[in-house]
Amino acid sequence: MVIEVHNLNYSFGSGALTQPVLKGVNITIQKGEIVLMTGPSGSGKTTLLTIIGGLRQASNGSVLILGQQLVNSSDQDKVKIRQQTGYIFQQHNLLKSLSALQNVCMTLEMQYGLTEKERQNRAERILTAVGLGDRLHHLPEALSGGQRQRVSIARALVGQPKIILADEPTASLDRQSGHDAVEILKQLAKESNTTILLVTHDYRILDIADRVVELEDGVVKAVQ
Ligand SMILES: Nc1ncnc2c1ncn2[C@@H]1O[C@H](COP(=O)(O)OP(=O)(O)OP(=O)(O)O)[C@@H](O)[C@H]1O
Repeated sequence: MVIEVHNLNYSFGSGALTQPVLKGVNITIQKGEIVLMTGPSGSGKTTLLTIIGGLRQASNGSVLILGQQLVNSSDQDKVKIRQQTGYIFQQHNLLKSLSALQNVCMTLEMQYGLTEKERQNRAERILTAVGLGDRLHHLPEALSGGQRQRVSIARALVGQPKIILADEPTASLDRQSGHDAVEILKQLAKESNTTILLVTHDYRILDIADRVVELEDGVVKAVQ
């Protein structure tokens, strides 16, 4: 299993203001599986995603990611998981002053001992794979919303992560661009056997999933 969460509880606040959000969450996801998570607004989807991605500390239950226990883990353990994870957010979070190619290359500067030429080649290859081979040197503002989100997909994939965590990646896109973007993501993830956990309200993309789950009342329920 790539992701194994057992009996995870998580609350915000303390004392009288404690707000329990996750109430005994269980979810297991296999290598190469694409799981979509839906659920009402405020049900804790983003909170769960950030715990699984080593971006938020859980102190209760068990969160095994790639065999690494993240509950009460050290910062170093969380960094190890982050290095093997690609993140895609609702807002693409691209740097405005950098080209598509430079935005994707940046991820590799932080993670690998590659030469600049190697970084560029890898980034070019992945941008071409997402259909942006002719937009390498465009700034984000010169790209459409769908193209920007494809740059962020390329950025998430370029480091060859074992896991992709995506939070509402199609929320700012029209139907066709949203579907195209996640279809490309699925295709590239399947080629490299990458596991995807994707949070969405967008029922139009449920068909890309191997499995759909719902987070409701603080627990995960199977949908199909
Ligand atoms: N940093 C925080 N401090 C306090 N409460 C928070 C914090 N982040 C989230 N919450 C609360 O926790 C609950 C779950 O939030 P979360 O963002 O995980 O939900 P979500 O299911 O992703 O919602 P949405 O679908 O609207 O994005 C909400 O009630 C929210 O107000």
